[in-house]
Amino acid sequence: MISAPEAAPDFPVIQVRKLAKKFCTRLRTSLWYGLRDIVAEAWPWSRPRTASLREHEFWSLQDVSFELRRGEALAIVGANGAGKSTLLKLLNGLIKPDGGTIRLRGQVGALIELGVGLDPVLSGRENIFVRAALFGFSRTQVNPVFSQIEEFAGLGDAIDMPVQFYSSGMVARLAYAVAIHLRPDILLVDEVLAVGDMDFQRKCINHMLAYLAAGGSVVLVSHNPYHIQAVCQRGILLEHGRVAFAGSGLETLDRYFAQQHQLPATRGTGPTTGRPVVIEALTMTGEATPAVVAGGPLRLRVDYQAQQAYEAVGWAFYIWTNDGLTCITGGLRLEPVRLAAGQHQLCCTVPQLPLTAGQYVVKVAIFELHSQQPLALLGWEDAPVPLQVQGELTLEKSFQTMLQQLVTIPVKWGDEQLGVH
Ligand SMILES: Nc1ncnc2c1ncn2[C@@H]1O[C@H](COP(=O)(O)OP(=O)(O)OP(=O)(O)O)[C@@H](O)[C@H]1O
Repeated sequence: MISAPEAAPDFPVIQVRKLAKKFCTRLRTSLWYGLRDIVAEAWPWSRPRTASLREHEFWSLQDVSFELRRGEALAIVGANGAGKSTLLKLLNGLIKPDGGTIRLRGQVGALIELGVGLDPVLSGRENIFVRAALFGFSRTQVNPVFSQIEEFAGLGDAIDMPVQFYSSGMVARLAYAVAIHLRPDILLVDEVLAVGDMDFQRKCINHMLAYLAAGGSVVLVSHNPYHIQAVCQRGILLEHGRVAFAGSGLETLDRYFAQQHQLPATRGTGPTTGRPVVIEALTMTGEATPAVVAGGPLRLRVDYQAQQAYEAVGWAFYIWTNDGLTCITGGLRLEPVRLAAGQHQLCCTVPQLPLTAGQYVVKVAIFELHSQQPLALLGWEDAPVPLQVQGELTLEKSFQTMLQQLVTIPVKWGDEQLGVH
């Protein structure tokens, strides 16, 4: 790397105040408005163009404010079309705001639109020197770090091939490697990692963690909860161009998943209808505090309403990754339980929750033991319940996060028989 940004006093490197951007849905009208705006701007006494919408215009971003300091990473999450890329383009100066202000301190490295800033006719090698020159680095300055850039990109012989023949993953590799070696104080990353393979994604996440520790700042747009969880302490959720939530990275993910699953971001959910037994709520708490702590106890309580009694039921809970794609662990009770008619509860405790700090979701099933038929389900046909596991970010934990480890298994170190510790 040419050099990591120097750690500096604790002042915001990004200050965004009441940022607004509007777009036009019609290309011709948009060009016409653009022309009128340029002319209007030339007249010092003309009215500012920003306050209202003209025909066919809409707000892509409105009233967006936040700050970011050195060593901090901010996740920008939100549904498709929420305004995330627009925000990054405004931060990078690719487009002009229609309202509000942006103050940036330091050099910005941006990976926004794949391939932007790379010349397709030139080889990867030539592009590295051209990009570096644009950032004010001479050939002699780049030469000593060229091998690092080449190694990070991991393109092999393709480094001498024209960039137009690169796959999207190869373009991402080259763009990321060049951007991070040009000494940015602020790194803007928009979904670039999504096109990279797993090896590259892991490399980038590890790089971002080291870069943050060295005082750099990251703004990350991603739909990948693990990337956000691993890198971002802070987050904002955009909804129709407005900040719907701002908080820690995990809280923001919680809100985002709640929004995506359309359920309230609390522990509890609506009933499963159309079944003889209805799960009315699932509550999860630790013993000392309402928060569930990594390695600590987890108490689950299922409130159900049964139309009739059942003599032998089983029940199970399952903890999934927060994208709802992979089941991590759970508990299955196969000894018969009597389910009384009316409103009652099923409870259990996990004495030591083996999950690391992070965001998960929980699904529950109550089923008839004899027929194995489900009597009530929660989180399968409807939205699963979010579970936030908290934990101290000790050196060991942060290393675990870096590895994106989800589960901690109890280990007895050493071999007693051999007397090795
Ligand atoms: N140049 C443009 N002209 C007109 N509309 C635009 C332009 N760029 C973005 N938009 C619109 O602004 C809104 C926000 O788009 P943006 O690309 O910022 O969303 P996003 O949150 O990044 O979405 P995604 O998750 O799909 O990448 C969308 O309605 C989009 O159609």
